[in-house]
Order: sequence, then C-alpha cells, then structure tokens
Amino acid sequence: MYGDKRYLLGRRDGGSDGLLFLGRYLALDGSSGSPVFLDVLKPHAILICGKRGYGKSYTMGTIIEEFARLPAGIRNNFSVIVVDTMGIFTCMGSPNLAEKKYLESEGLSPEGLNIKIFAPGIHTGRYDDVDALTFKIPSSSLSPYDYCELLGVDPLSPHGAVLAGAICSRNKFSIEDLIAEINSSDATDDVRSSLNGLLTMISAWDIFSADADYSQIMEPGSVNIIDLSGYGHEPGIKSCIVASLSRALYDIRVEARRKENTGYRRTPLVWMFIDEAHMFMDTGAGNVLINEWLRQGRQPGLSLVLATQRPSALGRDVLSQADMIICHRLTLRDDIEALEKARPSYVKEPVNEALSRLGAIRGAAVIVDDTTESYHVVKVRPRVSLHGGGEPIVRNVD
Ligand SMILES: Nc1ncnc2c1ncn2[C@@H]1O[C@H](COP(=O)(O)OP(=O)(O)OP(=O)(O)O)[C@@H](O)[C@H]1O
Repeated sequence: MYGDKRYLLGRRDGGSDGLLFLGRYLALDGSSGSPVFLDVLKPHAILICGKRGYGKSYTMGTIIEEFARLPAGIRNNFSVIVVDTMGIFTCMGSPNLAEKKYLESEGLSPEGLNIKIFAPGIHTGRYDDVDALTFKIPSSSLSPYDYCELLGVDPLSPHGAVLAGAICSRNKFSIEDLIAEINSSDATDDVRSSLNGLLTMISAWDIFSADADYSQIMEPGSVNIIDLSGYGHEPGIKSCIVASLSRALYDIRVEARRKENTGYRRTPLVWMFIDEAHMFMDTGAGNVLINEWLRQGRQPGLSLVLATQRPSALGRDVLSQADMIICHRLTLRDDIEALEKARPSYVKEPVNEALSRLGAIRGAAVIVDDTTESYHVVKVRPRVSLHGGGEPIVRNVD
C-alpha cells in the first residue's frame, strides 16, 4: 500500500515496528509522493502549530488514530491521553464516511476507533451515543499555589496563608474537608467566609475528589479523551486539571521506570496530547510541562504533543525542547519570527520561505525533525475517524 520509498521521522535506524503513518510528501505541483511515518519506539516532544483552520487538530487526531490502529503488541506499551479543551476529539469513535473516496485512494477505509471518553461528573450526560466515564482529580494533587491561582487568592495574603495551612494539614482531603478545616481555624470571619464561598464554588465544578487516582486512564493500549470543553469559561480549572494530571503521570512513570530497570513493564509509557497549549504555558501546568515533561520526560518515557495557533505564546523553552515541529500555514509575523529564532542550523531555508511552499492547502505542513536533522513538506493523511473541529456550515433553511 505504501510502495518502496518512505520517510521515517523521529528515528535514525530503520525498522518497521512502531511506525505511525502521518501522510505523504507534498511536491511543489501539489501532487503527493512517498509516505511519511513517525517513530513511537522512543519518547518524543512534538509541537504542532498553524493558523486557525489549517489542520492542527486534524493532524493531532491523525496521530491519535495511528496509535489506536497499532498492533496490540506495540500499542499495549502505551497509554494515550488527550486533553480535549474544545470537545473535538470525542467523536473519534465514529467513522469518517464523508471522506470515503479520499481514504480509499490511500488504501484506508472509514473506521470508528476504540476510545474511552472521560468528562467531569456534571458533564457526562452531554453525549448522545457514548457513555462517558467520570473524570476526577485528587484534591491533594494540587499545591497551595495551584489553589491560590485557581481561586484568585494572593498566596502571601491572610487568605492565602489560611488556605495553605488547611491544605498542608492533611495528606488526603476533599474540598469539604478544607472548608471544615478553615471553619474551625482561628482565621477572621472575613477570611473564613470568603474562602468558604470560593471553595464552595469549586466544589460545584464536580472535579475534585479525595479518593481519585489516574489508574483508569493508565490501562495499557488505551486511548483516553478527557473532554474539558464543559469548562469553557473557567480556564483556571482546565490548567489545574492539566497540572494535576501531568504531575501525577510524571511521578507514576518515574516510579515505574525504576522498577522497569530490573523487570517487566507494568505501567504503560504515556503519550499526552494537549490542544490549545498556549492556554497553559503561563500557569502552574506550564511549569510542569516544561520542566518535567519537556526537559526530563525522555527517561521516564513521557511523550508530549502540543498544538497551538500561537507558537510565539509558548515561549522559547517549548520551541527549543520540541524534537519535532509540525508547522501548518502561519501568517502572523510574531509567530513566524518565533520559529525563525528557534530555526536549527540544518534548516537552510528561512521559515517564511519554507512555509510559502504550503500555499493555502489545508493539512499541508513543514515538518522539522531534530532526530534526522531534516525538514520536509508533507500533506497529512485523511482521517479515518470523524473530525469534530470543522466549521459549522450555513445552510439555507427556507
Ligand atoms: N490533512 C487534512 N486532510 C483533509 N482535510 C483537512 C486536513 N487538515 C485539515 N483539514 C480540513 O481543514 C479543517 C480545519 O482543520 P482543523 O480543525 O484541524 O483546524 P485547526 O488548525 O485546528 O483550527 P483551530 O485553531 O480553529 O482549531 C478540517 O475540518 C478539515 O476539513
């Protein structure tokens, strides 16, 4: 189906195991050429960027699909976790029937994938045809600083001090335990009542639990979509969830890695996908993602795929730590300059020239691969499962 010649990104030595089919080489005349594959035998940090509507989340979905389609022997090494801020990956359980012909031209056919969808308790009833599982984070997985950020409280204020005291007085707690602890403290009435109100508000978000853990999303071979789109107007809670998740998964994998040195792998390697990643970079979540996942994630086997419309908002660290950048059409000067500053010496062409080769083709991307020290122009393959990110189409309803 793929022919003889192929391009393998993210791996120097060949081999046919652990490959994701990403798409095909895109020639200047728009015709497609040899297939392009991504390695998953080693951990990777991948940044997908591009202007609105040119294929970031589609490409992310294609990579997720390829994990779901890996043979079980390889797939069971991984747990795939998708932080879905807009609820656009939740329809991957349905086939992409609209692209049947296009898929057939690639030797593929429409296919709904075996995915698990998680959502906060108050949002699990939003799905027509799937039973979403309830997602909770352990209340104790957030630091006093995270809580202060979430509640808009200055950590150095009396409110911050009382809150930190209540959090640090127990190893495991529910939000109700924190409220009780604060009510029985010798804080002033003013501090007690405002913390009470704020904690009651976050308790209503139905996401915290004293007993939650992440075992459900760490099943070998599983593809887990965590739909946070119900928290549309509360970016603070989304970043707390990402902070909790990324910190806990880091700890789980560091612990597992120690045991793997002497024995069998019981805890899967993690590939975490985060769309709209710029939302998280200036928060506690961004610290964990940059310092623990991007800088130290290789050894514990953590791979991160970030997508953003605004690479300039991610900061230099993210651009320099990514070992692969998949860049769809970009037109904002700030974003092009940010990538230009991070351009490795083996990319001979200035970024704006390389990007001009893409034209306005949706799904076309320049891929810079640090492992093979090369860059390529690729058209990402069509999706076999339904993509939820397209614009709604206006129809004449007369
Ligand atoms: N590789 C591709 N093959 C075919 N169509 C594609 C491809 N990539 C993108 N498209 C088309 O472009 C549309 C927009 O892509 P996508 O939803 O990924 O945009 P985006 O870059 O994530 O935008 P936003 O920033 O608004 O989320 C898709 O709905 C799809 O119709």
